[in-house]
Amino acid sequence: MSLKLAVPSKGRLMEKTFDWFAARGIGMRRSGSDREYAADVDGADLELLLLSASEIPRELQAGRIHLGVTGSDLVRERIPGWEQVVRELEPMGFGFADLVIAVPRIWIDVDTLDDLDAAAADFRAAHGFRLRIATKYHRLVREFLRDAGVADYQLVDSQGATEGTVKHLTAEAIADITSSGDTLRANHLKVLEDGLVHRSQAILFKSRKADWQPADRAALKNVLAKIGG
Ligand SMILES: Nc1ncnc2c1ncn2[C@@H]1O[C@H](COP(=O)(O)OP(=O)(O)OP(=O)(O)O)[C@@H](O)[C@H]1O
Ligand SMILES: O=P(O)(O)OC[C@H]1O[C@H](OP(=O)(O)OP(=O)(O)O)[C@H](O)[C@@H]1O
Repeated sequence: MSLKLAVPSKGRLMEKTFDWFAARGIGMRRSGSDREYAADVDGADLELLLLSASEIPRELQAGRIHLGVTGSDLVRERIPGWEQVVRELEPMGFGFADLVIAVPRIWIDVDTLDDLDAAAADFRAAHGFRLRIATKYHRLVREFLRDAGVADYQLVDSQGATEGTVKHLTAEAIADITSSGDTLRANHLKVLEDGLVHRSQAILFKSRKADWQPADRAALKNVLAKIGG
């Protein structure tokens, strides 16, 4: 067995990935103890690996896996020039989340990126340093704001609980994933009207960097026949 597929190792993404493949005749299940990251597969000639969703882009890039399921946000963020490195085989229709720019709700005159740009210039003049945007999506946010013409800001790194940084005075604005919007609301933040950076979902990716032996190509063909790709 040589065709390697990595899927998220826990939580809803793992469950929904298993369900998605099961509905297409490829059975996946965790094996071993509850805590062991091992999995079995039937219905396809695959070696299944359970990996952290955020590490799957790196493994695709290194060519250590042939296929991987992860969020489109993570691939775009973590692989420079991602289109040269991976190919999107199938959007899977779950794991939906929007990467957005949000500001304090009390900033009543800031509703758009243009407003943010103006507020950032005012902020710098008033405080002597650039308005801080907390995020873990540095690449995506920098590209988005560059294209939008917003320049007078700095990114501060936040690897979790990003919505809390405004309250804790370590940032003035944030860029993070939202799905229900509950976390933003609870932290008195609002999304800018044109502040959608990326609409993410789980995607089955193919590595262009992996070693594709004839047997791997044949195995992929069989998988694609089942999933209708
Ligand atoms: N409500 C949500 N909150 C966070 N991520 C979400 C949400 N909905 C979908 N996602 C997606 O799930 C993926 C992240 O999954 P997860 O948090 O399991 O990854 P991870 O960072 O690898 O976790 P860990 O490092 O703890 O194993 C991203 O692609 C993200 O867009
Ligand atoms: O719009 P909502 O439905 O409220 O979901 C969005 C929240 O969920 C995620 O956090 P998660 O709990 O995964 O932890 P994190 O802060 O470590 O990312 C994300 O970072 C947001 O904080």
